[in-house]
Amino acid sequence: MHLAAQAGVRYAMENPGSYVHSNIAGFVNLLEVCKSANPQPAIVWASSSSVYGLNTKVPFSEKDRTDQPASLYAATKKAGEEIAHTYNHIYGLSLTGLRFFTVYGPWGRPDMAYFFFTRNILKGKSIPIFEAANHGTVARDFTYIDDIVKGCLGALDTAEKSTGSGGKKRAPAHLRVFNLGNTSPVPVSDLVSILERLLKVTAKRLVMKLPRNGDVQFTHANISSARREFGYKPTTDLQTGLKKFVRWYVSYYGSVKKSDQ
Ligand SMILES: O=C(O)[C@H]1O[C@H](OP(=O)(O)OP(=O)(O)OC[C@H]2O[C@@H](n3ccc(=O)[nH]c3=O)[C@H](O)[C@@H]2O)[C@H](O)[C@@H](O)[C@H]1O
Repeated sequence: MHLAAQAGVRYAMENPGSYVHSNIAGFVNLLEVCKSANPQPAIVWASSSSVYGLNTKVPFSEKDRTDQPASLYAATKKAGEEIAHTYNHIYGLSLTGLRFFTVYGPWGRPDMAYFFFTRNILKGKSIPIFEAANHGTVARDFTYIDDIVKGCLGALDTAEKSTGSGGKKRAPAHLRVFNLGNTSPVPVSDLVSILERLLKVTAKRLVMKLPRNGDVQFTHANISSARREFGYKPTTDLQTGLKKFVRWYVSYYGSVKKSDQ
């Protein structure tokens, strides 16, 4: 299971090299080691919903086009999918890419909106909420970590063995890609309302135009492929998942003051 990456859509504008280093060069390094291993492992790795980019057909299906990435992050994840194809084709490596949809929950990434919104609401700081042109809603198919873990296990359990040995392909091997989302997009402003209720604090909302830095307006996963292949079925709605996140956040940081750290 390969989950290491430079994640984050907006940070790619600040540090593009780190995306190339981790998501392309790092992935190739890993595949080079795997292709020569004996036996070769089967690999399940993290792609991203961001590969759908400017695709407007919803919900996003694995068959939809992914040739219009809106950020360098998305472009490096899409590159990873093409690189996976090459190593599968030449060396017989079994490869499964999982397109994660805005994963959240306890022990999550502090750079993600739900996480720093929580921190800023508790500190009384304002939070920037993006909206699209003509006051258009920005929404995400937020997916709870426990559902993602179940999806990862399903992908691992159903991955067929790699077929190569000694760096040579012996037979065709698995090459798969699955959406792992929640299938119910929620507007970012609703996410903030849920946090306000859970934290019992009114947020200082700063509504601003969606910056032109790689964000897309909307994500929505079609998960029928993962459901068919390994019974993937998310069960946590945003309200329930954020409740668990907030409980963790408060117990981890202890107090508002400590959350400054
Ligand atoms: O599914 C993915 O493939 C990606 O999911 C995640 O990207 P995003 O969906 O962009 O999550 P995140 O930054 O939490 O912003 C959430 C929402 O808040 C909005 N947002 C964000 C920041 C802000 O200041 N204001 C705001 O409204 C913003 O417009 C957005 O609508 C992962 O970070 C990424 O690594 C990748 O895995």
